[in-house]
Amino acid sequence: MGNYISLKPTTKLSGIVNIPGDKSISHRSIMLASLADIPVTVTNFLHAADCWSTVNCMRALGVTIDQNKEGDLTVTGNGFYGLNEPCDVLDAGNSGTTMRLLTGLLGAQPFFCIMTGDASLKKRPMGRVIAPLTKMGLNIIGREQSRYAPLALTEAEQVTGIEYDMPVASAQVKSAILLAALYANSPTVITEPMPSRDHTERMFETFGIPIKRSGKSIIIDPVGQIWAPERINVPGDISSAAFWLVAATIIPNSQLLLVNVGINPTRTGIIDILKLMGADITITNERWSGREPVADIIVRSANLTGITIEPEIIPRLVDEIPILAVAALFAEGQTVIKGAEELRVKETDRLKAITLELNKMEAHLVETTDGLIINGPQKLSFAKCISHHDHRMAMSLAIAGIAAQGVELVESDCVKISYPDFFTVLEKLKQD
Ligand SMILES: O=C(O)C1=C[C@@H](OP(=O)(O)O)[C@@H](O)[C@H](O)C1
Ligand SMILES: C=C(OP(=O)(O)O)C(=O)O
Repeated sequence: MGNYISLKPTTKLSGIVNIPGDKSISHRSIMLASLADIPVTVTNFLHAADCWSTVNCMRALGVTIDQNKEGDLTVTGNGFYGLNEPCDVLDAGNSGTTMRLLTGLLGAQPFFCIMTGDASLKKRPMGRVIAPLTKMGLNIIGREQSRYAPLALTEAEQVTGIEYDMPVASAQVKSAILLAALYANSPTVITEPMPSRDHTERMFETFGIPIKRSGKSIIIDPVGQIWAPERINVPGDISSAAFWLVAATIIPNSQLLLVNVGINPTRTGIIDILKLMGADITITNERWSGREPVADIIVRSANLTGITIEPEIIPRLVDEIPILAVAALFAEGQTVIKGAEELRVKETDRLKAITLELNKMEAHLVETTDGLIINGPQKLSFAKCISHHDHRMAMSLAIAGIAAQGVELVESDCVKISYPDFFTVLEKLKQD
């Protein structure tokens, strides 16, 4: 497959999209199931490169993970203390979630291991997990004074609980601490500045691990054992659905039914903001997938108005900002995104990259230190854009292109990180 794609503009999108499994929940289901003493079958697992990085790391730790012909994974671990020292370096690929969560889990194990990742992951900050985990007694060192991967983890003499006030709202940091806290000798209290996605907490409860919540704090007691379910069903990923929510909104005469979308309130910032901008989004058929709420969503084209997005909501839509920037280009009036500096330490600096690439389409985005300013509506032209090897960039640029004058997208195959079928689905939904 060539690593670029040429997309023509489209006049209308319509159809039904089955939203692929949630990336965050897929990672967590494999990690927790790996600690069980019964086989756990994970259904609707996200078959994408990031989640396979987690599967391959867990396999290297002695966990058996088999796939049936429906694509379900059965995870057979060796119990709560059953992970084995890996024979080789663990490779987290492009996945920040794999590396940060496993640093917490594996740092608490009685063995040595090394974790690395691709060029992008080796540039992402790891000090944010190493700092609290070191306070817990874990021995972790990394490149450049323990700021970056590769990371080397050696056996901790003792894992102790901590009280930790998180300097940034990050579900990955919170989850790394929570995983290490399972193996500690005393309780851990984590306080978040703003609520980040709570899939780890919900998944812990699914595995019989009690979590207490008190205001902005989470309290967890060490456990010696977990009670695994036989089956976990992963809901669809709202971060993947976000591309269709925006596409159907900005492309006239469109209507899409998005089936099986996770609507955990720590993730639905994109729906709240699009609705405030004037989007026509209807949530139907609300139901539960384990402890995660799920719904089907109908989205129809609508005229959008610019909005100010305040820092408080950013953790609830952190991965959706590139596609929100595209929506803002089609909105009437000014959109201001504030408090989004975390985007600078994702797969690429997403504030810089989205500004650079959309401006190649003759858009005019203004990059600020912590966000973006976009005056809409703007007329975009055809351009050759680059994804910066960032899956969310690639999908956002693709939607901008089909809604405007087309795009030639270089390094498009990075969509395999979170949504391998993205371009196939896109072609099916186009109605011209
Ligand atoms: O915990 C998770 O699964 C994730 C948390 C977020 O990162 P941070 O924890 O760095 O905010 C998000 O951007 C990432 O895509 C997935
Ligand atoms: C930032 C992302 O993921 P990760 O941190 O797991 O690489 C993402 O999926 O947008």
